[in-house]
Amino acid sequence: MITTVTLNPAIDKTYRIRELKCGRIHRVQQVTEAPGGKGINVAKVLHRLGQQVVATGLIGGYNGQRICHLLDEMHINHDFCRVSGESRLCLNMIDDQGVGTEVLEPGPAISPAEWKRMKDKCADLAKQSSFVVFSGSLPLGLDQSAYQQLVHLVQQSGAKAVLDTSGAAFRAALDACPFMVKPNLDEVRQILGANMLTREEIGQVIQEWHQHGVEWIAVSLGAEGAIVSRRDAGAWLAIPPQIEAVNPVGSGDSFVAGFVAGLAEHRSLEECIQWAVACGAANALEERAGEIVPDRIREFNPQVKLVRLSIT
Ligand SMILES: Nc1ncnc2c1ncn2[C@@H]1O[C@H](COP(=O)(O)OP(=O)(O)O)[C@@H](O)[C@H]1O
Ligand SMILES: O=P(O)(O)OC[C@H]1O[C@](O)(COP(=O)(O)O)[C@@H](O)[C@@H]1O
Repeated sequence: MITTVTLNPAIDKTYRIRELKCGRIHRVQQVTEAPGGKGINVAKVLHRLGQQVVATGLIGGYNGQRICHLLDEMHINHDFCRVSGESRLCLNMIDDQGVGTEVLEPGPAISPAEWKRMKDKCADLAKQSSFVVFSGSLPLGLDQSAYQQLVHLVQQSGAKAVLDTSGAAFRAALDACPFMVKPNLDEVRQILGANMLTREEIGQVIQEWHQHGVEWIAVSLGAEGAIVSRRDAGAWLAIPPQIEAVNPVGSGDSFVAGFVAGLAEHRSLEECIQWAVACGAANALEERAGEIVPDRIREFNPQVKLVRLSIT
C-alpha cells in the first residue's frame, strides 16, 4: 500500500476567464472543481495507475466533507484526521492565452491535540505501507519541523518517505533523511535563497542532499523535464515530449506519483524516471490536476529522452 499525506488539502477550483486584469470584474466562462492539495493529487494519479493507495491528512468543515465526497466518487480510499477549522479553497484562473494565476488560501489553524492525532494516524498507516508520500504546504499552527517529525516516525516503521514541499519545512525535513525529495527549480532557488542557479550549482546542492542521506533527488523543470539523481548511481536529465499544455497545475504531483508507482513495482531506475516524466506531461494536457489518462502515459513513455549528466 502507498499512503499520501496532505496536511493542507484543498478544493481546487479552476476558472476559465477571457482576460485577467487587476481591479476589474471578471465573468467566469467555465468552472471546474476537484479534490486537491498536492498529496491528494498524488493519490488520484496513483489510483489511476492501479496502485493501492490511502489518502490521509488533516481535513475540516464543509470543504473537508466535500473533498471526502469527491474522493468517494473517484473510489479513492481515504482516512483523514478531522479538525475543527475549515479546509481551504485554491483558485487557478486561466486566461484565453493559457496563462494561469493561482490564489491559494492558507488553510485552517491546527491545534496541538489535532497534530498529535495526525502523528498517531501516520504511524499506524506507515506500518501497512511501502511508501508514504508527504506533499504540499503546512497549515497554520504547525511548526516547520512538522514534516521532519513525520518523516522520522514513518521511516522508523520501515516505510520509505517521499517529500515534496518547500522552504523551511523542506530544510528541516532533510535532517530526517527522506528516501526521496522532489522540489521544483523555483523551490530549490527559494530553499537556497538564490535568484539564478547554474547546472553546476544544482549539482552541488544535489550532492549535499545525498550526503545528508537522501537516496533519490528529482528537481523538476516544468516543460524542460527534470534532473533526477540517485545516490551512488549518478544523475540524468529527463526530457519530456513536446506538448501543448492545457493546465500544468498538478504536474509535479503526477511526476511524484509516476515515480513512486515505478518504485513500488520494482521497475528499473530508467523506467521510474520515464514514468514520472510521462505522468507529469500527461497531467499538463488535462483541465483538472491529477486526472491523467493512462493511455497517454503509455504513449509518452518511449518519447521521454534520458541524458546522462556528470554533475554528481
Ligand atoms: N508543459 C509541459 N510539457 C511537458 N511536460 C511537462 C510540462 N509541464 C510539466 N511537465 C512534466 O511534469 C514534471 C513536473 O512539472 P513541474 O512544473 O516542474 O512541477 P511542479 O508542478 O511541482 O512545479 C516536469 O518535470 C515535466 O516532466
Ligand atoms: O499545498 P500548497 O503548496 O499550498 O499547494 C496547493 C496547490 O498545489 C497543487 O497541488 C498543485 O501543485 P503542483 O502544480 O506544484 O503540482 C494544487 O492542487 C493546489 O491548489
